[in-house]
Amino acid sequence: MEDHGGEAGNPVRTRVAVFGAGSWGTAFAMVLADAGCDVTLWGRRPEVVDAINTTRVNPDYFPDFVLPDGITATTDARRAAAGAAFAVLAVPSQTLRANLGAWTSLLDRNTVLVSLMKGVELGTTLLMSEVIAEVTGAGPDRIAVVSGPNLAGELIHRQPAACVVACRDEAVARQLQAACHTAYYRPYTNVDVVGCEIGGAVKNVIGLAVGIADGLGLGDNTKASLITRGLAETARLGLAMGADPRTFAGLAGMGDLVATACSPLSRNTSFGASLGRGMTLAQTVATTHRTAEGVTSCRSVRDLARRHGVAMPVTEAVVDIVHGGKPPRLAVKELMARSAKPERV
Ligand SMILES: NC(=O)C1=CN([C@@H]2O[C@H](COP(=O)(O)OP(=O)(O)OC[C@H]3O[C@@H](n4cnc5c(N)ncnc54)[C@H](O)[C@@H]3O)[C@@H](O)[C@H]2O)C=CC1
Ligand SMILES: O=C(CO)COP(=O)(O)O
Repeated sequence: MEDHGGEAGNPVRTRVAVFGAGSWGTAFAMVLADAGCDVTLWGRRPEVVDAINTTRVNPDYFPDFVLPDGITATTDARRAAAGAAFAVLAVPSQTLRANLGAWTSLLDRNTVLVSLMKGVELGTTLLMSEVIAEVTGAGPDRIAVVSGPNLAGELIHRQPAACVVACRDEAVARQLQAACHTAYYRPYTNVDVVGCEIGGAVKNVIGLAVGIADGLGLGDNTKASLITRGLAETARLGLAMGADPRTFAGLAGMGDLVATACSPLSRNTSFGASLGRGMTLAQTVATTHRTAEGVTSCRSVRDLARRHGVAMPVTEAVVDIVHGGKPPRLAVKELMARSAKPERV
C-alpha cells in the first residue's frame, strides 16, 4: 500500500468506527486508514457497503476514487462499534439523535465520540456535542469534534489541508490528532469544543448568504463584506456561549468560512447561489442530493442567537430568504439600511 505518512506513533492499529458513508464519512475514513487506523465504515445502504467491500469504491459519492485497504464497510452498527477507540459520527445533524439512540448501547464505555457534523439541532438548539452528551451520557473527556476547512471533494484527492481536533481533555485531543495525522492532513488540537462547533455551524449559514449574493450577480466586495461581518456575528455568538475568541481566527472559524464561501464544492454556498438566481426553496431542495446543513441550521442558529441576546443580522436575513420567502434583493437592501455602527461592538 502507498505510504501516506501516518504518524509513526501509531504502531498498534487504532480501531475506529465511522458512522455515515456519505461524502465526509467516506473521505475521513480514508484519512484515518492512511494514518494507519483499522477503520470500519458503517453505512445504511447495503448496495453502497457491498460496493465498498468488493470494489473499494463508494459509487454514490466518489465513483472515481479507490479507497485504501484499511477500510471495511458494514451495515451492522454492532460490528462497527466493537472495540472502537473512536466512534466518528458523520450523519446529517438533524438525524444524529435518533441514530445515536440506536448505537449507544453498542459502544464501549471508553469509546470517544467524535463529531464531524456542522449543524445545530432544530428545536432544542443543542450543539452536536451536547446532543451526544445528552443521548449517551458521555462526559466531556469522551466527546470530541473535528472541524476546519475540509471540503471532502478536495480531501479525497489527498490535497493538503489542516483541521482542528477539539476535546475539553487535551490528552484525548492529542490521541485523536495522532489517529488522523497524515502527510496531507494536519490536525491541530484545541480544547474549545463550543467555539469549533459554532464556527462550523455558522459558516454554513454565512456560506448560504455568500452564495445568495453570488447568485444575484454581486461581486467580491459584497462577498468579502458578508464573510467578514458573518465572522463577526459568529464570534459574538461564540463569546456569549463561552467560546475562546481566538478560535474564530483559526481553522474552525475563518479557515472554514473562507473555504466554504469561496468554493464551488460547497453545498451550502451552491444552495444559496440557486436561491439567489431566483429558484425557490422547494426547487433547490429537489435538485440537491447532498446535505446542506445551513438550510435547517440557520433557524437553529437564529434561535440560539435570540436566546443569548446576540444580534446576527446576516443570519436573520438568511432565515428570512430561505424559510420566509423574502426576495434576496430586499434582504440585501435592508441589511445595507441598518443603522451605522462602530466596527467593534
Ligand atoms: N462533505 C464535506 O465536505 C464536509 C461535511 N461536513 C459535515 O459532515 C456531516 C455529514 O455530511 P456529508 O457526509 O457531507 O453529507 P452527505 O450528504 O454527503 O452524506 C450523508 C450521509 O448520511 C446518510 N444519511 C442521511 N440520512 C440519514 C439518516 N436519517 N440516518 C443515517 N444516515 C443518514 C446518507 O445516506 C449519507 O451516507 C454534515 O454535518 C456536514 O456539515 C463537515 C466537513 C466537510
Ligand atoms: O464543511 C465543509 C468544508 O469544511 C463543507 O461545506 P459544505 O457542507 O457547504 O459543502
